[in-house]
Amino acid sequence: MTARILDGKAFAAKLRAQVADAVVGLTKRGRPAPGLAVVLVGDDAASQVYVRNKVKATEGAGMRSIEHRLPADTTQDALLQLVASLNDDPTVDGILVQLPLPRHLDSAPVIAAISPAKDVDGLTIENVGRLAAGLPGLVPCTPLGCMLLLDAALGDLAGKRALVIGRSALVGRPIAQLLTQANATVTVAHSKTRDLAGEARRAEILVAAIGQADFVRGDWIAPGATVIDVGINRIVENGTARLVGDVAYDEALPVAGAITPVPGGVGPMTIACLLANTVVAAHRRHGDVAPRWSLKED
Ligand SMILES: Nc1nc(=O)c2c([nH]1)NC[C@@H]1CN(c3ccc(C(=O)N[C@@H](CCC(=O)O)C(=O)O)cc3)C=[N+]21
Repeated sequence: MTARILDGKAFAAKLRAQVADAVVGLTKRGRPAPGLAVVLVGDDAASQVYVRNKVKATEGAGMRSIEHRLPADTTQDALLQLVASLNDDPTVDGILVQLPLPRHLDSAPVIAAISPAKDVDGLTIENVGRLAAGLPGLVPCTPLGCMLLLDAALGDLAGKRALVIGRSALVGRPIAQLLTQANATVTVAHSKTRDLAGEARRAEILVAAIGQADFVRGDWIAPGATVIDVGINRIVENGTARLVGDVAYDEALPVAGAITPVPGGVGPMTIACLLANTVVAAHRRHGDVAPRWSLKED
């Protein structure tokens, strides 16, 4: 047996097409094209690449991209002022502050300053609380992308045993919330978990969000399990750099039922979900009913 490869690039293209349709729908009703503001502080090379990809995808979906590149020595006050001005800007529907920030800046107050209605990363306390309470809000992009992939791969998740490895605020925790909401039976594992391999072997759905290359081995995976690899790790092998996930992909492939590759899995979905969240935020701001996304075969 060999796993079905969940082609995140193709699924992301499908989602971006749905987003573009929704943008057309908005403009037909006389609404402005949704605007996404991305704030990048400093000159981290990897962040530059993400931001460039985001800008391209945003414009490709018929939306407006607003880019703010600030020098590495930007002050906390200047950043807070920029966020305040984006909150007040009626042409801005979504605000993303690229993380991590340079070390001299404190991200918590910056995130707290983002208007929850424009918080397309779903990181404000308001949106975190809404997700925990099962209320409508804005959901972090990577978790949303994982759920859309799982929905496309498996359909109904009710009663399925899911293991999430990792409990970060941006990924692990919100994925666990969403899986719980979808009626899966959810376990959250982390660095203190005993017998992680044993936990993994029981899982019909395995979400790896650890941040360590090839951490999950092939013999940890239950035959036929659906594996979502959230990790994006840059490794250097024989002098050449490449991206690998948190799952030992070649080992997992003959065991799993379905698996996301890295690159080309969750990463492209994250960016497509950022656009999707911006369109949802725009609909709500205008009092329109927000679209629902589905990547299931029709
Ligand atoms: N506030 C905030 N929200 C984020 O969502 C956020 C962030 N800050 N800071 C940085 C990380 C990283 N991130 C990625 C998104 C897509 C790819 C992606 O599409 N990767 C491609 C590979 C790209 C390449 O080749 O370098 C792939 O997996 O196929 C990667 C990384 C979002 N992040």
